[in-house]
Amino acid sequence: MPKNITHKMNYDLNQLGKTQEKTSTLAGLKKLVQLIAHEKRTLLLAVLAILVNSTLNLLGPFIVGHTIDKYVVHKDFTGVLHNAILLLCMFLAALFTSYMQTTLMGGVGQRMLFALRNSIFNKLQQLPVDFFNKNKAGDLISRVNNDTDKLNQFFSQSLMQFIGNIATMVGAGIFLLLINIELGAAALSPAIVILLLTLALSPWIKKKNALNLKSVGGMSAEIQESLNNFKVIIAFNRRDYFRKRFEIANAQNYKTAIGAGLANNVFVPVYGLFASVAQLIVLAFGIYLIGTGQFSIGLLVSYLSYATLFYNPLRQLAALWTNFQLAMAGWDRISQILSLETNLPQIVAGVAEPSAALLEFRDVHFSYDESREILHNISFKLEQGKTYALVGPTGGGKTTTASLIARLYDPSEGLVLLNGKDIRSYDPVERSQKIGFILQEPFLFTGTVKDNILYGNELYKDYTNQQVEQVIKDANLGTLLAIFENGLDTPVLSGGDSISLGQKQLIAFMRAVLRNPELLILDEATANIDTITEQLLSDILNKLPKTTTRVIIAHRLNTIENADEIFFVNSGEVIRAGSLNDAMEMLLQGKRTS
Ligand SMILES: Nc1ncnc2c1ncn2[C@@H]1O[C@H](COP(=O)(O)OP(=O)(O)OP(=O)(O)O)[C@@H](O)[C@H]1O
Repeated sequence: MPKNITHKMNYDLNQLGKTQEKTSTLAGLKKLVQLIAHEKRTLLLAVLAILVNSTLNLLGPFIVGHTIDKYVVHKDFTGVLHNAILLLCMFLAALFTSYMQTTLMGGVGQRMLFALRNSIFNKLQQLPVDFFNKNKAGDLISRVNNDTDKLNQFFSQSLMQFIGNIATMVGAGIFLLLINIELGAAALSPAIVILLLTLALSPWIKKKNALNLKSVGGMSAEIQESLNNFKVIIAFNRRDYFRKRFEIANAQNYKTAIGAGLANNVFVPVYGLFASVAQLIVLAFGIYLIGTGQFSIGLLVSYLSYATLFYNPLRQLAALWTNFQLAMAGWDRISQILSLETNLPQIVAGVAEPSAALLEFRDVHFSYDESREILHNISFKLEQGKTYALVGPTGGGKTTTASLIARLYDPSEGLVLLNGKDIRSYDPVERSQKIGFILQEPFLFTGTVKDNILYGNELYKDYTNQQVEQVIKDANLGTLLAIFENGLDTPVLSGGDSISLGQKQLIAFMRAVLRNPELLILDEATANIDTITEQLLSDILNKLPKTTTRVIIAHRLNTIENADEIFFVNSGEVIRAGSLNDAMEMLLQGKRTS
């Protein structure tokens, strides 16, 4: 049989960020615009509004110049009044178009934000445990919240201003060149220097912004870690340690924020300077042209306004460029998540082997990372209806073995078969129905005991309390439910301590048993439960349907007395221990016997 080797996927986002190829500005812009490309109608309307706005702004100076030369010089005040009213109407229309594009693009930005956050969250839901092992929740939260908002700001504020400013600049540039080509060329020459400077410095600006976003993510991760572990921090009086760590993360953020701020604003004064230089050129050259009779005062006034209309947007473009770089840096961090695929895909089902075993490990090797193999060439079979125990020293590989049984990970090499079929060919819903896993640290959601017991249970999800209580009684779980003061309505807080760890394990136990799995794995599921309740659990386990296979991981050997078979798991090997005494002997010796 060919060896079945799974290639590991790198899920460490920070490492991915380092190796990621640099995207060019144009490619980046294309990618960003694709995010809103489906809103063609709104975008078209917004572009139209902004173009009308720019045209109206561009016509203003022309009318002013014309009014001076035609009416002011000849003291025709009716003409001045007419043009003044015309200008007022134009400015009002410009105000309306500007308002329209802001509203339209605000909507586009918010819708994009909504859709993007949904897709990131959906992607996070699809990714395997390995991904969450390698990335800190705080950093992920920062990507979902903070980085997406950078994109929203770009779309709702900057993109249309960008287009409007470019249109105004192009229009003003054309007017400047049309009125007098030499004066126009002189007035525009400082702009070329600025553009070249901007292009040359933009990779540096993007890098500074990316560093800043990364440190915001790092700080968020730091906060999350200390909030998660606040009890340990207080118990061990390690407040200083965490305060220091936070100070370092905060200082890093401060440093990168200053760097980004400098990069983002370095252009602002330069733009101002160049705009003033252009005005000076126009003024000096224009006065000279008036002196030689080639220019009128009205034209010079228009000309100065066009020069302002050209340089003001250019100055704003500096700020918009920054927003764009920020959005690109944010998008890079978001697309790192979106480009990931689960390394646990469903494969096409082969023909099931006729097998007596419910589950089989065949030549399984496994490693969490390249550095160390945790399971070496493991083969065993679990038969239907039997009880198996996994025992062994701490860190021996019991939880890892159980995680592979439940397909939280795939073997690096070898096969896991469920009912004679590659476990990878099962639909996740079907697999999770067949295999119940009570984790070492049960995770509960904020809600009630009932919400938590019925989590992921389609069968009873619409049942009333009474019906659920009956189902619980029928499954011999009534005595466990009685332990909770307010029964099914007892409140549960996910992170807090409204209930004890033992009680959490009981809820996780009821949750798993009610799903009626074919294979039930209990990983240290009774470690925090008193002996009497433990006996209760043991009775319940014995009363499970005859066909249910049980895999029990336990340090306390009395909990596995009734096991049909005991496996000793140590140093990456899984060996049949024979009797309970043999297992005890192996544990005491801390080494394996064959
Ligand atoms: N997510 C992980 N990434 C890298 N190494 C891991 C990870 N989880 C476990 N390991 C390593 O794999 C080995 C086996 O761990 P495992 O949790 O399977 O042991 P165990 O027998 O269940 O221990 P315990 O009795 O303490 O629960 C240990 O050396 C551990 O350090």
